[in-house]
Amino acid sequence: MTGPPTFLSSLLDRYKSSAGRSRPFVTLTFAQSLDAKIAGRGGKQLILSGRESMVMTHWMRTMHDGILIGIGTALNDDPQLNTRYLPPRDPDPSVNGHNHSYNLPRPIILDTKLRFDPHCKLLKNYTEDKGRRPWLICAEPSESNEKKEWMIRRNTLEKAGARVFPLEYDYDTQEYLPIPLVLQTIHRLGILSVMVEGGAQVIRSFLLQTVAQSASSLVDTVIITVAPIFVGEDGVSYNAGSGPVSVLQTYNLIILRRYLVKSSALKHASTAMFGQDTVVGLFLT
Ligand SMILES: NC(=O)C1=CN([C@@H]2O[C@H](COP(=O)(O)OP(=O)(O)OC[C@H]3O[C@@H](n4cnc5c(N)ncnc54)[C@H](O)[C@@H]3O)[C@@H](O)[C@H]2O)C=CC1
Ligand SMILES: Nc1nc(O)c(N)c(N[C@@H]2O[C@H](COP(=O)(O)O)[C@@H](O)[C@H]2O)n1
Repeated sequence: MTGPPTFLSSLLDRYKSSAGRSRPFVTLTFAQSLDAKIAGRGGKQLILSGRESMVMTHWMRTMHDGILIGIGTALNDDPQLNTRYLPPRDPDPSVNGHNHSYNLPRPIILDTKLRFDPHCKLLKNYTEDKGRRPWLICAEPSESNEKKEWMIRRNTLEKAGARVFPLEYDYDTQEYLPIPLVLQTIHRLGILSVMVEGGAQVIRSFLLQTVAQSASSLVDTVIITVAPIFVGEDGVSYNAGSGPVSVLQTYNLIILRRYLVKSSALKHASTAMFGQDTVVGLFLT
């Protein structure tokens, strides 16, 4: 295959005209088992996708300007978020301004408290010119004792190659960054399309935004790879709590399920088989 599968172009080609928008196009995507688990017991990383759907995911990566994950995934999986499963192609340095044959998405990490690992693969790949510089979206603490340590971590990470973007909002002890502000910020920085790859808490946050902002959802497309395996009840699910799920969040999740089912906000666009996996593409209206 020399280009993206038609399944993806039919879902994502509309992202090419982005005039007049104030946030990037957002594709929410992940791989799950038949029993809706995205990781194993205690968050153990699972390779759920078979080879064919993994290649499809790498095509999807090259079709976006940015790829966003939460710090939980960054620390747990130490991912590369690159396009290494795509077939070889002649490199054309003039296309991307660097020596890669395919467009590499910019890694963007939601890292509220700057816990990113300065020795991770994303930074190693960047320093070896095999990946784009990772961006860390975070909050700046207001307390002066916390600020000193935060500045040290920021310097360490910047020296290691990361770019740090503290969001301007009323940060107290809140762990979650406001998604609309994250999207506006990266859009201003030139990200016109972003693929959100997880993990559990980030997927949940983006889905919950569709309830909070029902009139104008913050997700455009949902692409879910379903692998023909059962993980079992001790696996990690995005619709239950692997993180600090408050009573309010649990309540919101119940509303979310009702909203998605009853309002038909999710419109089926297409389904395709990649190897043994079923990949479902949905639009959010
Ligand atoms: N099967 C799949 O496709 C994927 C599976 N995973 C799995 O997911 C697990 C990691 O998931 P989690 O622990 O839930 O971590 P996560 O990757 O969802 O990160 C959550 C953390 O991100 C930060 N954050 C900042 N703003 C946030 C916001 N608005 N909403 C949510 N988080 C925000 C917080 O510090 C929060 O604790 C791992 O086991 C990984 O293997 C991760 C990605 C894809
Ligand atoms: N599409 C897909 N299928 C799976 O089975 C997965 N476990 C994931 N996980 C996501 O991909 C990241 C790893 O990327 P690299 O292989 O290191 O490039 C992982 O962190 C998850 O975001 N995705």
